[in-house]
Amino acid sequence: MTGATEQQSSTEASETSPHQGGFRADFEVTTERGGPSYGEMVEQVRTFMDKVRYASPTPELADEVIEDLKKLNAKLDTTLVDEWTSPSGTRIDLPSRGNITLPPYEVRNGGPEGVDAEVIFRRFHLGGNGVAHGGHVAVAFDDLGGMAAALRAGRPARTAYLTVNYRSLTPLETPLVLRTWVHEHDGRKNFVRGTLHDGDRLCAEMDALFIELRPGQA
Ligand SMILES: CCCCC/C=C\C/C=C\C/C=C\C/C=C\CCCC(=O)SCCNC(=O)CCNC(=O)[C@H](O)C(C)(C)COP(=O)(O)OP(=O)(O)OC[C@H]1O[C@@H](n2cnc3c(N)ncnc32)[C@H](O)[C@@H]1OP(=O)(O)O
Repeated sequence: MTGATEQQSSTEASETSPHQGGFRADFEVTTERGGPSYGEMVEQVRTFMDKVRYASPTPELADEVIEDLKKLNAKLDTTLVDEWTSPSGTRIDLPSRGNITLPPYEVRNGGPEGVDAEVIFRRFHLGGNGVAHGGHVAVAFDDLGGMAAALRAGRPARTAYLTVNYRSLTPLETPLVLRTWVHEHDGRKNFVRGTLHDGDRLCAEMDALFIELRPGQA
C-alpha cells in the first residue's frame, strides 16, 4: 500500500492550538475555512467515490486515473493542517460540517431537545443488493447521537457504546430522516436514542451511551 504513509498532516497540539480535551471545549466552528467552493470540492470527491464504487475501468483508464489522482494529492499536500483548523468537520454551513468521511446530512433542527436531520446515503455507501451498508448507518447515528449529547450537555462527549437495530433496508440516494435525542442523563452519562426513517418506514434504531468528557480529557 502506498499513499496513506505519505500524508503530512499533524494532529499534535501547538502553542496557538492547545489541547483542551477530546473534541476541545473551544471547538471553533466556521463558515469560511477552505473558501466558498470547499463544499463543492467535497461534493465532487463524493461523486468520484460514487463512480469508483461502480466503475469497471480498463487497465489503461485505471492507470490514467492514478496519474490524475497523484497530481491532485500533490496539490493538497501543500495545504495540510491539523484536525482543529481543517475545514472538514468545522464548516457548520456545509452538509456533515464538511466532513467527507460522514454520510452527507443537513441538520433541520438541533438543540438540547435533540437533533432532526436529513441524511442521504450515497452510491458509495452500498452494502449489497442496492441498499446501505450497516456500518455507514452506525456512523450517521454516532455523529448525530454525539451531537445530541453535546448540544444537551454543552460540552463534547465520547461514545461508550452504540447499538443499532436494523429494522428494514436502508435505501441509497434517498432523503431519509434521522433523529437523535437524550432519553435520560445521569451525571456525565447521556443515554441517547435515535431513529432513521424512510418516509413512515422505520429503517433503524439506535440505543447509545455518550459520556461527557472532563476538562482536558482526551
Ligand atoms: C463539540 C462541540 C462541537 C461544536 C460544533 C457545533 C455543532 C456540533 C455539535 C456537536 C458535535 C457534533 C458531533 C459529535 C461528533 C462526533 C461524535 C462521535 C463520538 C465518537 O465516535 S467517540 C469515539 C469512540 N469512542 C471512544 O473511543 C471511547 C473510548 N472510551 C473512553 O474514552 C472512555 O471509556 C469514556 C470516555 C467513554 C469513559 O471513560 P471515563 O474515564 O471518562 O469515564 P468512566 O469510565 O468513569 O465512566 C463514567 C460512567 O460511565 C459508565 N460507563 C462507561 N463506559 C460504559 C459502557 N461502555 N457501558 C456502560 N456504562 C459505561 C461507567 O460505569 C461510569 O458510570 P458511573 O458514573 O455510574 O459509575
